[in-house]
Amino acid sequence: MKFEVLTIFPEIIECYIKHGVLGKALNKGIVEVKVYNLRDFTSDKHKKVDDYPYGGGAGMVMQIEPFYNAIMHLKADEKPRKLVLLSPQGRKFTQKLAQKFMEESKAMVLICGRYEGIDERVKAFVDEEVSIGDYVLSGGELAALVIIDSVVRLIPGALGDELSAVEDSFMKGFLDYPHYTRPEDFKGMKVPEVLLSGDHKKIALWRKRQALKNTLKNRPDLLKNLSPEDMRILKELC
Ligand SMILES: Nc1ncccc1[N+](=O)[O-]
Repeated sequence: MKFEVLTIFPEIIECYIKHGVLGKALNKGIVEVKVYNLRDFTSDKHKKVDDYPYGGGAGMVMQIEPFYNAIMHLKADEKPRKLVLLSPQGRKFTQKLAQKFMEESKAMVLICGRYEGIDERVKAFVDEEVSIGDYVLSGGELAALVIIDSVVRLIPGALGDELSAVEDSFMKGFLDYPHYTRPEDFKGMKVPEVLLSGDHKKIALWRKRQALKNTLKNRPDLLKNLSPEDMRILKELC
């Protein structure tokens, strides 16, 4: 899978992608990330990317021309790609959307705005507008990294088997269960007995109950399409 990122701060993206899961996936050749500096697609000597808003108002707006030039440059190879604009006005990014992007797109262009926003006409050249949350970031770069990280984790072979369970729980519609490791007793804070029992059936049930309990407490909005078994467990918790 290939990600092409349009930004005026390429170093934000380049720095992050060298580490962790993404670094391994890059080394394995499972994913490719190319970062393009929008300033390289300007036509003036000052490499200007923004200007004052028509109609007045605070701050600056990013101009359409660098985005247009960069998108046309990428499209010159006529390969299919999904163009995604990161913005607080976009549709909410979820684990399910990450799964959809991984399954449907061989290549994604992640378009990062800065300042008070970007010229509305840029949207004529994108496929989707996506938001990672209801808050305003200084730019789309962090959102682009969130999308890259969460999509790459879903690519077969990108992770060891042990980590895929985390995605599964979100995909099934509830939060993850609690995790513990050594020491067994830390200043009197003990690991739950059941996890030391070796009884995998009991452990699985305990984990499911804890996941549903956490979800009921912090994210009841996720509890929609539960299986009859999960519904039974949830009813016991209420
Ligand atoms: N929330 C955001 N704020 C600024 C830019 C992009 C954003 N987002 O969620 O994609």
